[in-house]
Formats: sequence, structure tokens, C-alpha cells
Amino acid sequence: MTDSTSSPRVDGGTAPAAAAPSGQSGHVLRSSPLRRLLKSPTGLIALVILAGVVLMALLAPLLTSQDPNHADLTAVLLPPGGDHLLGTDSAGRDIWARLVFGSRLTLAAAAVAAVVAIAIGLPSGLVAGYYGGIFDGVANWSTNVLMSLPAIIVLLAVRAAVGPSVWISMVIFGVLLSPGYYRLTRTAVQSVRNELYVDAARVSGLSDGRIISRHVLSVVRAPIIIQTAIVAGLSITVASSLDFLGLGDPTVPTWGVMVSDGFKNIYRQPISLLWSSLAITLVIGGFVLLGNALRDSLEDLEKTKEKRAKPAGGRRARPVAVEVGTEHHLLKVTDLQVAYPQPRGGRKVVVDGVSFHVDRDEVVGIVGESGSGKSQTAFSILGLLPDNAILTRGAIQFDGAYTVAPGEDHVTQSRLAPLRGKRIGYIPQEPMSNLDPAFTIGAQLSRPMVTVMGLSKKAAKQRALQLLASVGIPDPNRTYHAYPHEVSGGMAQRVLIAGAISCEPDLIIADEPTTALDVTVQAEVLDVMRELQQRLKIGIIIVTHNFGVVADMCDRVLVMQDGSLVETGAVRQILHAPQHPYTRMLLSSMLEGKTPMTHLLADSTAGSDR
Ligand SMILES: Nc1ncnc2c1ncn2[C@@H]1O[C@H](COP(=O)(O)OP(=O)(O)OP(=O)(O)O)[C@@H](O)[C@H]1O
Repeated sequence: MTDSTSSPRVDGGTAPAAAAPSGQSGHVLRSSPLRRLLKSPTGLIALVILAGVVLMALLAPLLTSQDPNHADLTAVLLPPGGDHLLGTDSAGRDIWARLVFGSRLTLAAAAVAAVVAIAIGLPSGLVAGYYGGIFDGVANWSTNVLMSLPAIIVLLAVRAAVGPSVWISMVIFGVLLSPGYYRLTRTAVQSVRNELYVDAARVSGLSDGRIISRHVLSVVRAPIIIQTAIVAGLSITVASSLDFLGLGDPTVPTWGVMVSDGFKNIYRQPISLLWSSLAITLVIGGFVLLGNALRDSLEDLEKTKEKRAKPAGGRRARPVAVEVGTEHHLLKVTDLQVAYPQPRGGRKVVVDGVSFHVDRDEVVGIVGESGSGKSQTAFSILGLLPDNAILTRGAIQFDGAYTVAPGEDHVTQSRLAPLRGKRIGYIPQEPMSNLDPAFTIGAQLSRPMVTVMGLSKKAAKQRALQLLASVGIPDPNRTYHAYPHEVSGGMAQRVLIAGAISCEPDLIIADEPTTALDVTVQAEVLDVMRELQQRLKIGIIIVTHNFGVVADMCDRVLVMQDGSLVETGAVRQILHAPQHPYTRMLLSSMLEGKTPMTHLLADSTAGSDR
């Protein structure tokens, strides 16, 4: 693929041996986030502060026998001591009782603002970032409007309109804070939306909802937590500020009202200002520290909760009848044309009039130079073209039903979704970029089997271990528990081959499956693919620029140049007697200055007996 930016890890030549030492670290104990949090000094301090305040709020009636609203004008502004642990305020009310009961309202106000902001900002950011389109445009416009409103003026206006209700103020404040969550989420989602491992998850049959909750949400989790800590602190500041300005509900004991009262009497009884100010400072500091410590502890966290889900893909689209007499082909691409709109108008055609078919138990190679349209053809079949791609002509049918019917200008995802992962597997070019670094290989292998095949977690694990063994991984158990960075490039590619066959597909599309690998490992991976193909009798499309791979693996070959097919035929025929000058040029450039022509032809001759 032309747009790959990652740098895959390359084996040192002996994949199993190279992977063995690193694989051992797959058993390193991964501590829970709470344990990590407790180990970090800031996390511990934050937890102690916030747990103390939460306990104070919960146990308020047990911590004081005084009524926080009971005024005693004979005992105003008393210093700490006697019946009043922290003294009294200007109305003779017990400061300790007001502090304790005030913690309830203060925490609840922060929670309301944060929940409202998250409830609006997170889902809208996810949808806008993942799908884009009209929703993205409308949501952007709305957030811009919200962000342009001065929060404090809006809150003052609301207070004037509906009276001194801390709850309404906090709901409105939550709405005003939601653009922060929206933008954060949208940006994070956009950054991963086109990652290869998200494509790979799509290909393995996972629904959009599952991909978002599994792969995308995990990316926004840490920023959301930090943002929530800031929002909670900010909400307490704003709620207290409104109270301090005298705009709060005077009948309700809050820390802001207490600060206001203490401030008015700062010269008569300065210490009465201390307690509520200290409480507000401690809680805001606690939230900020907690956010930072949680972010650190979550960075490496593996999600352990796995839920069984209904089969991916949702509703199947109604099948459209294919041309009579072509139903027997496993895959048939007819006159496919793919184009992209250009910034200055017009369209750039990247695949032009491509027609071919693949039958069961057949390996078809697509060869051509970089940019000749091989990957675009493969992605059209998989339904993974970028949103701006247009199918300007043609049709694609799989097993007797159209995935792209004549006249349609895009892939209907509801037709492809039930096929991907289950009936059409995909082996990508960049093994490392197609594995999500946040999850173990085992989790990534078994999830599609649970989702697509409906296996239990136990059965999926069993099958994943068998599959890992079947693709030549020497210690399946260790690899199952390893993270992608703990295995070599060759091992990762075998893992992806195991993933591609895990749900017993009829067709596998392998996009340059060995390009990122060391030469020795290339041969091993091809051996694995050939053995699997012969055993499972599946159809395979191999996208490659390497005639060696074609000679080694394929029955038929399609040669592409500038988006068009220039020559097709049996491998032996094309290698022995290429007709088109471009094919001859490709063959000779590959063999220039080398002597393996005879090996290649001999191999292809042998291979053609298949
Ligand atoms: N999103 C896109 N927008 C516009 N043009 C694109 C886009 N993606 C690919 N192309 C163009 O389509 C053409 C074919 O690309 P494709 O990736 O299919 O080539 P390829 O033969 O697979 O090459 P490689 O072996 O380098 O991956 C290229 O000219 C490429 O620039």
C-alpha cells in the first residue's frame, strides 16, 4: 500500500529463534491500574484526599451532631474550640457541620457538570471523528457556537432567569464544557481512524460499534480522564465562585457560601475563612493529581473485560441477482473503475476497467509496479477504500451475490460487513501496524472468533493456540500472551495469517504479505500460506510486485500498469512467454543482473502441476 508510514520490525532471519527471548517477557506481571496508582506518590496523595472528602460527604450525619443551618446569634464568629470544633460563622452556625455537609453538595455539583459534559461531548466526538460527514460539520458548528459563549455571563443570565439553583447552573456549565470533550475525542479518533489495525479489525469482521468501543475508545480514555479531573476542579471553582458572589442558594450550606461569609468577616475572625478555602484547594488539587496519576497508570492497561457480542455486520442487505452463469466464481470483478476527486476539479482514475475472477482452491497474483492500482483493487473487494473514493464503473460479486452491483458508486458496507473476517480474510503488508499495541496477540486473535463465529472465550483461546501452532509458531502459549512489540516481524505476520484463516474464510486477500520481512522469513511465510491454501482449499489473491512470489504461489497472474490490466494468464505462460512489453519489462527488471531465471521458470513449471 502506498500510504503506509510505519516501520515494521524485521526478523533477523530466524523468526522463531529471534522471537524466543522477547517472547519470555510476555509473562511479565502486568499490575492493575489501581496498584499502579497506589504505587505512585501523586496517585496515593490524590486518593487519600479525595477518599477523605468522599467519606466526609457520605458520613456527614455521623461526623457532627450540629445542624449546619442552625443559627445562634449569641455565638457569632466564635474561634475553634468548645462545642464548635472549627468555630462559628457570622450567623453563629457551626463551621465544622457546614463544612461536612457542604462537601456533599460540592462533590455532587462537580459530578453533575462532568457527567453532562461527557455525556454530550464523548459520543458526539466519537461519531464525528469516526464517520465524519454531515454530523461532523453540524457538530463542529455547534461546538464553535458553544465555545464562543462566555460561561460566567451565561451562568449569571441563567441564575437571573431561573433563580439560585446549583443543579441547573451545573447542568448548563456541563453543556458549556462539552465542546472540550468533543474536540478532544474527535481529534483522538481521527488520529486512529485510518490506522492499519483499525482496518484490520474491520476486515476481521468486527462491527463499527465494537471497533469504536474496543480500539478507538481506548485511545481517548486517558485524555478523557485528565479532562474530567480538570472539569471536576473547574466545576467546583465555578460553583464556589457563584456562591462567593452571593448568587448561590443561601439556604444550602456550600463551601462557596462559607468562603463568602468568611471573606466578609476576614478582619473580625480571619480563621473562619481558612477551612472552606482549604477544603476547596485540597479537592481541586486532589482531582488534578488524580487525573495525572490515572493517566500514567492507564497508559499501558490491558482491557480485560471481554463481552460476547452478536455477529458483526448487523443487517444483511438484500442480495441483488448476479449475471446468470457467473455464480460459480468465488469472486468476480467486472470492469472495475475507481477514481478520486481532485482539488482542482475532475477525477483521477486509479483503477480502470479491471475484470478478473478467482475460483475456489485457486491462487491469483496481482503484480505491477508501485502505484499501479493493486492495493486499490484489493481494497475495493474488501470495502476498505477511503471515503472519498468513487466506484465510477463496474461490479464486484462474491459467491454469487453482488457486493458492488452495477451502477453503484460505493461499497455497501452492510453487504461486506458479514463477509469480512468470516468469508473474506485479509493478510496485510505491515504486520506490526496491523496489530493493536494495546492488546495481547491472544486477545486480538480470539475476539473475532468469539464475535464472528460465536465461540466461547475458552474455545476461541483453544482454537487460537491451534492456529498459532499451525502457522509454525514454536511456543503458541507464549505468543498468545505476548504483546505485538514482544514478537518479531515474521512472527507477527504469521499471527496475521492465523487471524486471516481463524474464521475459515473462502477467500484470502494478501496484500504484499512478505514485503516487510527478511528474505529467509519471506520463504517461511510463503510456505505456511501455501500449505494452508492446499489444506483448506481456499481462494487466495496475492498482491505483490515480486514475480518470485507469483512463481512460488500462484496459478494465474494479472499484470497491472497505471490502473489497468495489461496481461493475464497462467503463471507458466506469463513467465515463459510474456506478451505485453510491460510484463517483459517487469520480468527483466526483476531479473536484471541476476541468474535465477532458470530457477524461477523451473519453479513455475513445477508449481503449475498443482
Ligand atoms: N486516497 C487516495 N487519494 C487519491 N489517490 C490515491 C489514494 N490512494 C491511492 N491513490 C492512488 O492510487 C494509485 C494506485 O495506488 P495503489 O495503492 O493501489 O498502488 P499499488 O499498486 O498497490 O502500489 P504499492 O505497491 O506501492 O502499494 C496511486 O497512484 C495512488 O497515488
